[in-house]
Parts: sequence; C-alpha cells; structure tokens
Amino acid sequence: MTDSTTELTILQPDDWHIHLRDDKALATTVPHAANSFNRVICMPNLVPPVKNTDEAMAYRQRILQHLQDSDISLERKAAFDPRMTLYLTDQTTAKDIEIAAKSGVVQAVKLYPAGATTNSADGVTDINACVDVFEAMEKHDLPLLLHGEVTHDHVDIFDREKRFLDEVLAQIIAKFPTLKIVMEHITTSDAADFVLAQGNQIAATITPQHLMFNRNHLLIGGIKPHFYCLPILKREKHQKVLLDVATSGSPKFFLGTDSAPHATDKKENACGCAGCYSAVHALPLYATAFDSVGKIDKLEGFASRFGAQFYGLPINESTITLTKTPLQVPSGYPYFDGQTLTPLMAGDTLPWSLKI
Ligand SMILES: NC(=O)N[C@@H](CC(=O)O)C(=O)O
Ligand SMILES: [Zn+2]
Ligand SMILES: [Zn+2]
Repeated sequence: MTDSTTELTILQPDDWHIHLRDDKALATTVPHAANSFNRVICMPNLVPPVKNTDEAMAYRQRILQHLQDSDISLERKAAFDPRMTLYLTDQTTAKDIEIAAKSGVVQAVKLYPAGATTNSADGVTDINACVDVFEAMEKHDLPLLLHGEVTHDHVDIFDREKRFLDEVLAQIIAKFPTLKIVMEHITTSDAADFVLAQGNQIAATITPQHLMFNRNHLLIGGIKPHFYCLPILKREKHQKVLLDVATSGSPKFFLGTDSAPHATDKKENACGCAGCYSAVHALPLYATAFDSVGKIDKLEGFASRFGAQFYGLPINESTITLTKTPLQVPSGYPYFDGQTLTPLMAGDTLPWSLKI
C-alpha cells in the first residue's frame, strides 16, 4: 500500500467500547453504530447501571428492538451483535460473575472507580474488596475492563491515568496474573508502555480523539467542549505515542471508540458533560489518523482483528470499504425529545469516507 491509496477494503470492524445509552437515545445511537460495526461492547453506565445478567439481557433486547425499528439495511441488521458488560459495584458477588460468564451475553465486566467519569457514582469504592469477584472472573475467563483513573481530589486530572497504573493496575495484575484486562481509552505514553510491558492478557483500546487530538485542541483559542472527554486529552507527545502503538501492528491495541453521546446543550454548558460522540464517523476518523502517519495498511488489524483475538472470538467475514473521498461531518444529528447530538469534528471535512 502506498500514499496514493484511494480505496481500502478491510474486514468489518468491531467496536470494543461504546456507549449506546438507553430508551429513546437508542433510536439514534444504534443505527449509527450498526452501520459500521458488527460486534459492539456496550458500556453499562446507564442510570441505573447494568449490574447483573438479567439487566444486561433486558438492555440487549431494548437495543435489538431499536435495531429492528431502524431503517438500516437488512444485512447490517443481521450482522449487528451487541455484547454486554456488567457494572462492577461494591455489591457484585462471585455468583453474579459465574452467571454472567455462563450467559453467553455478557462479554466482560467494567470497573469504574467511584466518581471517575459519567455515571460512575455506583462504581467501586475499594478495589481490595473485589478479591472474590476478580477470582471468579479469572476462573470463568471473563475480562475486566477498566476506566483507569484514580479519583482522589488531590491528584491532578492530567496525572490520574498514570497514577492508576502504578497504584491500582500493577497490583491487580500481580494478584490475578491470568485475569484478562483491558485498559480502556488509554491517553498516555505511560499507559502504552505499561501495556506493552505486560503479558498477552493485558491489552488497551484507543479512541479516535486520543489519536487525532491533544489538549491544545481542547483549550487553545477558546474552550472546545466537544473535545472534552475522560480521561482528558493529554500533551502532544502522548498523542504521538498512542498513534505509534495503534499503528504498530501490536495486537495489544485495538479499536474502542468510547463514543459517548451527550445532547449538545449538555456539552455546551457551564458544567459540560464528558464524552465525544464518534460512532457515526469512527472509521473515517481512524482512517484519517492512520493515514496521517502513512500507516493505513495497519488499520485492519487494529479495527477488525486484534480485539476479536483478545476476546477469543472469530474474525468477521464481511468487509467494509473506505474511500479517499472527502466527508463533510454534519453539524449535528437529531436526538430524542427535540435535542441534537454534535459529533466529533462537526462541520469539518475528513479525507476518508465510507463507501456506500
Ligand atoms: N469517556 C467519557 O468522557 N465519557 C463516558 C464515560 C467513560 O467512558 O469514561 C460517558 O459515558 O459519557
Ligand atoms: Zn471511561
Ligand atoms: Zn467510555
């Protein structure tokens, strides 16, 4: 493949970290995700959260109902496969884990340190109290997905991910050496190096915004709320390392958009919500990032192979084609109850688009 690549056909990607939200929001988010992805791992930070297998199954049915009601193609409807996660709380038991592992619907368990991010108030307050649950996950081969930031008030927001690696993750790995763990949405070279230094049971997802942007984009020339997500964008040197590892061909790094819809007025607000809405144009965004460093040939591994390999799932068989045809990102999408949803890079033009 050369710089002059103008069309790229890759195996159909999966999104290993997405927020679809619930109820009326699903009418927008489900078709957007299903247009590009086969499997998606649905985050459980609903209000109230998805805490057990029954709740996960009910949530999956609501997602599938909106899929059927949408006007996307029958082919995409048949291919879309939402996989569920449980939200780990101080009350989660080893039995909950066993039931989840045997359900065939729950793909992983998500740990939000209490207070770390959107809807994390019910998250874990003391990791040391999770020993039984982690043991059960290890036994039943159910991966642990981490929002990897410490939450102490005195820790600077730009240091919270690195502190998590040193103070929390290293200990979990030492105590549960065969537990599969994904550091979700990594944002620092520290996290990339940490993951690279571990065995194959430790992997990471990377979002499009952390590959394309850094904190200057968020803060220079006025505050840009649509670049605000957690963990927060870091310095350019971190962005560069993330781009290096994502495009390196290492199977430890794979696609997780962390597409996190919040209505436009909740983002453009004196106390704006954290999260970038990217699912709808995620593949053109990732293609643009990979192409920016001449590595578009590495996109397929990152987007369509490494995540499935990590989760022990088959690689998809269908394909999707990207073309180097400019894409004007819409300024907004209709969202429920008359609200709008502003996508990442709204109003900008991307060099890559999806071939329809
Ligand atoms: N990433 C974000 O900034 N927000 C996510 C939560 C999360 O993934 O941390 C959300 O649910 O809005
Ligand atoms: Zn998170
Ligand atoms: Zn997320």
